[in-house]
Amino acid sequence: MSGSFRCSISLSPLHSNEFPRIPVTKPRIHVPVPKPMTVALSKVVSPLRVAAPGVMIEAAGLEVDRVTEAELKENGFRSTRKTKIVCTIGPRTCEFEEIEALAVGGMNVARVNMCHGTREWHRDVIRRVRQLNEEKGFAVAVMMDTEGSEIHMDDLNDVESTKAEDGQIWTFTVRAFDQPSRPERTITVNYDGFAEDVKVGDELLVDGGMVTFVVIEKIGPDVICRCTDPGLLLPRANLTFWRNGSLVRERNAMLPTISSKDWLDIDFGIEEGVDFIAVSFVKSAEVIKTLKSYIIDRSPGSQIGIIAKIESIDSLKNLEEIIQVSDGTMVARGDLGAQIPLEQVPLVQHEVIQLCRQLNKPVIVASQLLESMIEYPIPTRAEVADVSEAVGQQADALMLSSESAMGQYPEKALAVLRCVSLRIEKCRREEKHWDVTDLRIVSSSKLDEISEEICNTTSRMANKLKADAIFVYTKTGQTASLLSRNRPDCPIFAFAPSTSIQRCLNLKWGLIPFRLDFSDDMESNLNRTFSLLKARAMIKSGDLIIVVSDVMQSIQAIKVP
Ligand SMILES: Nc1ncnc2c1ncn2[C@@H]1O[C@H](COP(=O)(O)OP(=O)(O)O)[C@@H](O)[C@H]1O
Ligand SMILES: C=C(OP(=O)(O)O)C(=O)O
Ligand SMILES: [K+]
Ligand SMILES: [Mg+2]
Repeated sequence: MSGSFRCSISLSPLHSNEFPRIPVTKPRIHVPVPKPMTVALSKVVSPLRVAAPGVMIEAAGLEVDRVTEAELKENGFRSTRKTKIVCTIGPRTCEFEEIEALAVGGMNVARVNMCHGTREWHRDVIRRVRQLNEEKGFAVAVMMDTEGSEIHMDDLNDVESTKAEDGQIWTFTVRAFDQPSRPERTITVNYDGFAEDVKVGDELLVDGGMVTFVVIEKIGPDVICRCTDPGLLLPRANLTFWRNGSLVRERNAMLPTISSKDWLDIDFGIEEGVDFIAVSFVKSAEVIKTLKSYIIDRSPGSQIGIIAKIESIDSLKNLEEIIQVSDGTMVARGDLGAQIPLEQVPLVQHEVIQLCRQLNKPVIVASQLLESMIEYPIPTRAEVADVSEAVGQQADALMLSSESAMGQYPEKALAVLRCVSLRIEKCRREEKHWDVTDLRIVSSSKLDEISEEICNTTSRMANKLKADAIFVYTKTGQTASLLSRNRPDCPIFAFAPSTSIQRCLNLKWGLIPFRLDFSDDMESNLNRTFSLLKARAMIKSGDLIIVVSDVMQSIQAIKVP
């Protein structure tokens, strides 16, 4: 567990003058944030570069995300960032140059949320990410997040927001209206059965309590409510009913996790070749299994990873089975906080992170990490502490939602995540939290168990010998994942034969994924990798490398010749 951090959270003052000072009118702290990746991409010179600047070098046979390469050179091997970053792409960041700015700032995964926007809009975004990868040498993975079928408000007929005042009477209804005929203070709800379980006296929470109403009357399809906590109603905000302090969820429990619209979105995602599908409001392991076999049928050999979003109260009962069958998990604190008491959210976060580590699955911590940065150029102290906690817990990845989708400072928010990650990771290394905790055995065969033990030993060896890097040659990504799970001090260079595995590995803690064709002859693989990496100034003679592969069950400790 993160324990206490003795180091102070002082961020590098290096670039402080490049960031705005606290405006006197806003009671915010000034956290100096380093400027976005200072290494200009054009300066990432490789002697092997054969293509025009800005183009990934394929002739060399070794492909790595150019920003990772730059970070590696700038921060040094051991201090390179281990925590990955997912950015939600929205109206503020959907143009090619805006996505590029996020990629330059260290985005590892771009997320599109099918709750919002049209399929055409998402298609354009996904294609821009792909184009960026191809033309400019990034390895940004794409995650498609399903809408799910929980109860939410409609899109307010394109109004940005609407204010509910204390004591006002509002109607929530399943009737749909065209804009001109929409009665005042009337909200359309997406699900026909939503009113069935509601009783007079129930509380209606919008977005987990941003606005609260009490039900005063039910008339056919209309639920009439009085506002008790005023606030802004935002498009597609989720709705939950509470009675005597408990969630009313009979109806929700009957809604399918994957709606018919979600299935169409999933088909779209498969067609567009997304790397991950994040499934909203997962309740049990069954739905993940069903989706996985559906994808295998639709697209045999597909590498699409399924991420289970932990955000429904029902998922908590089945946590271990859900994590076990998924390819990763997201602690989706936004909706989770609307379904369980807020004070339990950090406990669930901690539990999910621990379980994912035990079960060898990547975990993303999501929602409200830097919420104030939607409006302000600097985070609050509490937000910095929250990010530090997630990094200290060694989550694989952190996620930006509104901060990058529609906030005013997406690149600065990204810079804060990067900078806090680096600082807290350094702390943990200095504190020597070497993992003596017994990780469970996750392998199902003796052969796999041997690989697993090799990975555990490799990580221990790398820490003890203060190795500069671990190299892993991995055909499926499994061995790389088992190494990442150990959270070693040095980076793990993972060489994989396909760009899709390379992108999938980009979500995992401490992995630096390369695309490389390799053979079963480890000696020739190594010689080739050493010369390619040396030529790009990514390693030098004398560096200590611990090498493993899923081809050969051995560990080698090698000084780079
Ligand atoms: N494709 C999109 N089109 C329009 N707005 C979007 C889009 N994606 C995200 N947004 C905006 O960014 C906000 C944050 O995104 P996200 O966290 O993914 O959604 P939500 O707030 O619904 O959980 C959304 O509430 C919405 O206002
Ligand atoms: C990440 C989440 O899901 P979404 O943004 O899709 O609601 C969340 O609820 O925290
Ligand atoms: K969603
Ligand atoms: Mg959610």
